[in-house]
Amino acid sequence: MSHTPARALEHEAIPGLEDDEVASRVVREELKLLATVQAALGSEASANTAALRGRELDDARLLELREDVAVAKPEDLPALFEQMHHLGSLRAQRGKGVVGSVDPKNPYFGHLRLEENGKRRDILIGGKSYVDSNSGIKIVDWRQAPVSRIFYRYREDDDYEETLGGRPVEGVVLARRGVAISAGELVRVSSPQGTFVRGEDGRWKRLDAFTARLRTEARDARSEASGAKKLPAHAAGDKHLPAIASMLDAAQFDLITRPGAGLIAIQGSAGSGKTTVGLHRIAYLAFAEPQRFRADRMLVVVPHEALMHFVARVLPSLGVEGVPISTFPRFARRLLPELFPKLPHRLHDDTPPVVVRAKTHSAMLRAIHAYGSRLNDDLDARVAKVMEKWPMGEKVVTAWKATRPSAAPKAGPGGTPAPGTKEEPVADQRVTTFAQWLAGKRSIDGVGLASMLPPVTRGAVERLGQELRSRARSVIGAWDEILTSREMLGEAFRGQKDFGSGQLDRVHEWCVRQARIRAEGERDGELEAIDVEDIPILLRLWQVMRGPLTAPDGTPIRMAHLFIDEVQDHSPVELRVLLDLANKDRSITLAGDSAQRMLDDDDSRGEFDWKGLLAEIGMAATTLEPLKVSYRSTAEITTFARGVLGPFAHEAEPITTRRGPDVELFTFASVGESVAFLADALKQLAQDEPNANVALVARFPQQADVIYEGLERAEVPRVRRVAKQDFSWEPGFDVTDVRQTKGLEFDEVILLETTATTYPATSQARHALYVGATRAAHQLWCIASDKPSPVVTEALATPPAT
Ligand SMILES: Nc1ncnc2c1ncn2[C@@H]1O[C@H](COP(=O)(O)OP(=O)(O)OP(=O)(O)O)[C@@H](O)[C@H]1O
Repeated sequence: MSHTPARALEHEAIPGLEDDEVASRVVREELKLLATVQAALGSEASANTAALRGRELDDARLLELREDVAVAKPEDLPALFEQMHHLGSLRAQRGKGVVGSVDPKNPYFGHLRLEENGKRRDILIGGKSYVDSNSGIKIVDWRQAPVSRIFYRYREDDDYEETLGGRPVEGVVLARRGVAISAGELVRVSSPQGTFVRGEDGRWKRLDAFTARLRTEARDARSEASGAKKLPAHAAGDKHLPAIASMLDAAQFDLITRPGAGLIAIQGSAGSGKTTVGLHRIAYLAFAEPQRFRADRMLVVVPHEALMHFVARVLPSLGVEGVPISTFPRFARRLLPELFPKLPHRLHDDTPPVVVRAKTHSAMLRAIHAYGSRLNDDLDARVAKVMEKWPMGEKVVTAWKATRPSAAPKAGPGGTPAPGTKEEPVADQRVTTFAQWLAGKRSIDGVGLASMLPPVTRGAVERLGQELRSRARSVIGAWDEILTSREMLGEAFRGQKDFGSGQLDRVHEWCVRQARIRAEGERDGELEAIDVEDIPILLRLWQVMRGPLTAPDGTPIRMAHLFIDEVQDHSPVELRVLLDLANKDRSITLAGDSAQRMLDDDDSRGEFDWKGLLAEIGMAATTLEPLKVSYRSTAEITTFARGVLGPFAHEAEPITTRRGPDVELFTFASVGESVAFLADALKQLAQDEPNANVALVARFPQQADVIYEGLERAEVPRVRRVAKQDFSWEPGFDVTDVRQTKGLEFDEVILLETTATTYPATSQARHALYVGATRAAHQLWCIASDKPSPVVTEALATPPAT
């Protein structure tokens, strides 16, 4: 690293800024300051070497002394202790001069020039503290040093009053700048006078003002640009979907007005109006056939609570009141206590990821359906066995078999018809028919009523009836049996490339242990609990063995219409449970986007595909042409998002309706630096546009925590940490993680920590980044406190389609 002496910079022209006096002054001052710091750190580094060498010698001598003490005579001890004490304080003294771990290549990211009582002083803000009184340099740690508060809380020219180290101080902020130093070179200065960056060729330039500034867009301007009518007045300043019936395009209208019966699947890239279409379809059906599509006989299922509240406000604005809206977990947990009163209420919070993957895998749905078919076979075998001893038995067996018309099954997907569908009736219904005969409520042709059987046979048949009944109804028993049988699991997962036998062993082990704890009540302090992923499995088993789910008041749930949004995030088991809530007309709307499927990094399940899913769940659907117009986001954001997906991009390039500011990437050398930059930008926005509501979206919640704490310290007004989709939609800044934002939209989005480590070029990271980026309607920033993700830099290199 070569340093330019500070004095040499005094009058030097700054290449590229020759005609910009203000910029030259600011950049020159910062270059000079950096040169001074580097010179000090350089000489300090050699002093450090000497100090460290001295410490090593002290340490060796101290060790020797300790050994001497161990064998010394009592009268020699005081002198030895004295020497040890002396050496100890010498050593501590040497330590004080050590630079510590300030990185000379990136020593600080902020610069404050303060004036207190007529005296000026420069304070630098960095990741580590460093003080050198000879050269007057002071670097303070952004997280701890009280003085860093001034950097985060005040702006240039502000008067400040703070209590620092217990004493009140007051003064004026003469200069307040953010700087980026990369590999020892100053590459950017942000100041109230402008943002100046150094290009690869060493020349500086002033950035256009807006690129480093967040701007909101008047929402009405958006629809004007798309050539559509203005948004209705009630939508202005409101983050909720407006009633856009007057703007729907032909493809959307066609989907909305399809005949009520049958399942339709709406596909389309992010922001193409899938949710809008699904909700308008509900409104259309309610209007077209009010008797059949009564509000309380329809159900909307969305991925999380924020979207629930959002839909709850949109539907009434479309003229439909009272449609139940839920998430899968919310819906399922309401039913559970009635259906399974003995099931533990506690949910595990430490379910191993491999178990989560297995329980949400399509193979689990196969396992359940295979169980249902086998149960029917077993019941057949039992009835045949008991009846073979009895002369009229054959007729009973024939009658019993007729309760299962698919004894020679029509091959469904995967060769097995799913129990609960027309081909395979549920076991409990068959047993009920049998029980009715036993109870004398119906007769079997050629056999008559069961009361006509000889007493011995009747006893055997009654015992059989009880046995069949308990087997056909024991859903919890079936659930245990499937998950604790290594053989059944192996059979269901056979041929699954994304699931090895070692992984299956781990799943089996966990399930056996949990079943044991449930049987024993407690084991080694562990209490009985179920995995949240067990809930859909139990509900699907119920449907397969016992028929329709029942509401808490005991009535079977049979919906006239179902709208399931963000289908790609439901497991096949969950989806199948939901689909079987529909009545025989199966009037269902599914909406989803394969590019928005969120998987964990270690989940190698591969890409979501509609055809595969519909085959897996054993339903035929009308899949229509994907929606092609990207209404939510500007051309700049849409192009960037498409670039982010790379090889996973949608086949058709979305059509965009308007332009906006460029997507920007800001790179910093530390989190502290990025927080300082963000705090400035957000404070400015809060001042310019008090109604702005910006989402700051990290990939992982822990990253959101760090940034949130930094922004709070910096006293950014109305900054909120949203961890449970509890968006308030109030003006302010919501710091959150990408999972919370599914299906939502914000005018401005700042993607946090878009670094190479957080977003490597994997499919999981690409999908997560796509979801985050497409939440933005108007402006999108990417912030990286380290090497930026190649996914981002490559996507930025693509110019937007005009
Ligand atoms: N025909 C249209 N004209 C104008 N704006 C529209 C139209 N259709 C939808 N929009 C707007 O586009 C935005 C995105 O719509 P919506 O949320 O329904 O999309 P989506 O496909 O469900 O998105 P995601 O996949 O991200 O959940 C909304 O602001 C909506 O009001």
